[in-house]
Amino acid sequence: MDSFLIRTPCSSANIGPGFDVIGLALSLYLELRVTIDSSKTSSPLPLNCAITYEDQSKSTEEITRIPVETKVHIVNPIPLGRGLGSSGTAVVAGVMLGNAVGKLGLSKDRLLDYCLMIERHPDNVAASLFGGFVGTYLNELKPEDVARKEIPLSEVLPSPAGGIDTGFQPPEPPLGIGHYRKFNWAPEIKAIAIIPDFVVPTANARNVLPNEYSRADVVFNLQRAALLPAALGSSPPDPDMIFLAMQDKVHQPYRKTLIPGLAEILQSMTPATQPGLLGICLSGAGPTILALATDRFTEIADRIIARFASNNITCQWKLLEPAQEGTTVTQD
Ligand SMILES: Nc1ncnc2c1ncn2[C@@H]1O[C@H](COP(=O)(O)OP(=O)(O)O)[C@@H](O)[C@H]1O
Ligand SMILES: N[C@@H](CCOP(=O)(O)O)C(=O)O
Repeated sequence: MDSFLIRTPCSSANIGPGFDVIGLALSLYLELRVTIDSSKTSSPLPLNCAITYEDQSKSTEEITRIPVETKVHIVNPIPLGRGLGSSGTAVVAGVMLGNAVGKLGLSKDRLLDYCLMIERHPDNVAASLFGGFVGTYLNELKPEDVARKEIPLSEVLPSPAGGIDTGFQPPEPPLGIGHYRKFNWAPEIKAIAIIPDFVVPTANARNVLPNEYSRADVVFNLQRAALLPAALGSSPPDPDMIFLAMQDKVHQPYRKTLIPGLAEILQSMTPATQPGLLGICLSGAGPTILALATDRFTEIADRIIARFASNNITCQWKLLEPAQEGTTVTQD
């Protein structure tokens, strides 16, 4: 009997100006406890498809058998559709599961490409996969990859492009689509997640964004995004610099239509008016609010919860820390 645990942290993407670029893995974990009865591994794969994989020398081999007695017990404390990256976390954990059960031996760098076939932006999946505070980017696809019909170029694959009985073969992603770089994180900085009791599907929160931006708004965000890694990586933290570096004009102003009270919440608190606070932003696509702080966590959370309450919205809140390790697979 082989037994192992896959543990994937949730994420808070964007951190203000870093739309689709910056992500932070946080200490709330999706856990997959996997048990494989190796004595029953000889049955054919029950899917009408073959999985191909690359080994270190880039050769490919067909896998036609997987262990039939594979049990996966899932524990998921990450709230769905709240901007804490539940979908990205599930994608990362699923890809890690396939890699482990199929003994594919793919590196995390290559697994990021697979994650990007489903979650098209790299900020949340890279954070959940690699851990910590990350900056990410995508290579532009080659024309031949853009032309590949089986690669979902929509925002999120709307439904499985096939199914168990359709002969669907999972597409093999182009090599090296997504990349990341880890930034320092000042140890004094904690993350308060204020999680409203309603769902904003990420796809909806992307649909409200404009297709074009003014030069002034783009420059505004670039200036702050360039400052953000230094601001959050410097110890002791400088509240004024962090607050400024977390301002955004690319996604938050448009998402206020989906999140009652968002504009007031983001404007109502500053380091000058709220001791302990460093900065405040929408977590991912929302509706969760992420407040970064060094202390007075309950006071900060209570003020934001009171703002939501005036719009008849209840919330829960959690004090989280960066999850530096990212996804781990350990023997159980
Ligand atoms: N552990 C999970 N297992 C299966 N599906 C999940 C899981 N976590 C999230 N999802 C899917 O992802 C959706 C939420 O994704 P999304 O709208 O991107 O919000 P977010 O990623 O911010 O939580 C859920 O409605 C569900 O369909
Ligand atoms: N950059 C994306 C991040 C979405 O994150 P999620 O946690 O809401 O899935 C966006 O802002 O749309």
